Amino acid sequence: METNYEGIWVPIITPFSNGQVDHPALAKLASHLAAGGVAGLVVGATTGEGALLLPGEQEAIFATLRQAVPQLPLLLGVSHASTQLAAEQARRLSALAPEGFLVTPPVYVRPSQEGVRRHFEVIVEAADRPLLIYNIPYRCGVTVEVETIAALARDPRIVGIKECGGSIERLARLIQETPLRVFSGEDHLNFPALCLGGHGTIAASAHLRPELHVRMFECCRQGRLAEARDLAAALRALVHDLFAEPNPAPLKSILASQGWCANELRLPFVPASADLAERLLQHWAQLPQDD
Ligand SMILES: O=C(O)C1=N[C@H](C(=O)O)C[C@H](O)C1
Repeated sequence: METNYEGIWVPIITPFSNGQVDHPALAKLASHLAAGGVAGLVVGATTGEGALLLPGEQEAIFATLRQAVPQLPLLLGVSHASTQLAAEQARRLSALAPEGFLVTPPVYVRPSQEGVRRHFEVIVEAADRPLLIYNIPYRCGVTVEVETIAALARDPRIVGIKECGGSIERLARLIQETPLRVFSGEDHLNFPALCLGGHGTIAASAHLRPELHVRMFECCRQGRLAEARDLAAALRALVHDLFAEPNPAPLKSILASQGWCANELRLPFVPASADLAERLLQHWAQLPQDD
């Protein structure tokens, strides 16, 4: 499969039913996202509750998605405190032939930038497949600095970054100073990131009305900025409230209300509050209707 690392990618949720992965719901949701024009899926990242999956579940989810949406490239999330365990996970998952990996820096242990760089070097060697760096300091406790990213980008297997640093300045530097495909992972910064020349987004919010996100991406690409800005404005309140409580709880509540999955998360995630769930439905009802 020829993979263009660009466009709107979705870090797909993991639907659960009575504690087990709900594979039929997963396949149905993935087909719906594909029909909405998304460019690819990420399996077992933050939104997919990747940190909470049990041994073998990420592989099973991958198999279901490969069968349901064979036309879509799939990235696998990898995240550990230990370089050794992350590399073992990447080596094992590599046998599934994913189009790539989305890898966080080591979580919790807060190493130096040299330690962060060596973590990615060991993992890309083990995976020997395209790798995107997942910079998400508020979840990992460590930032991958731009200089570290530029050094890693010398390896041709390191193809991109999903940036959740929350800074326009950093997004601009990554786009201008590295050869990487730069994806916005901060949903409220997706539009500015695309205006700066970002290559796409990996956005939990694109589960909902994916075609609006795809249209916003295409408008930015084609220089139809007024139209893109209107779409970003229409999505703003919903995107904001999807992160008013820890992702993916708000997202699962709205997906559940539409019948895509049960409103079930794995602890320590808990379902969204009733107030927020109600607000999300109001935002949803105000999205632009289909043409
Ligand atoms: O799972 C992801 O990938 C994303 N995670 C972010 C988070 O919740 O930390 C949000 C982003 O939309 C995608």
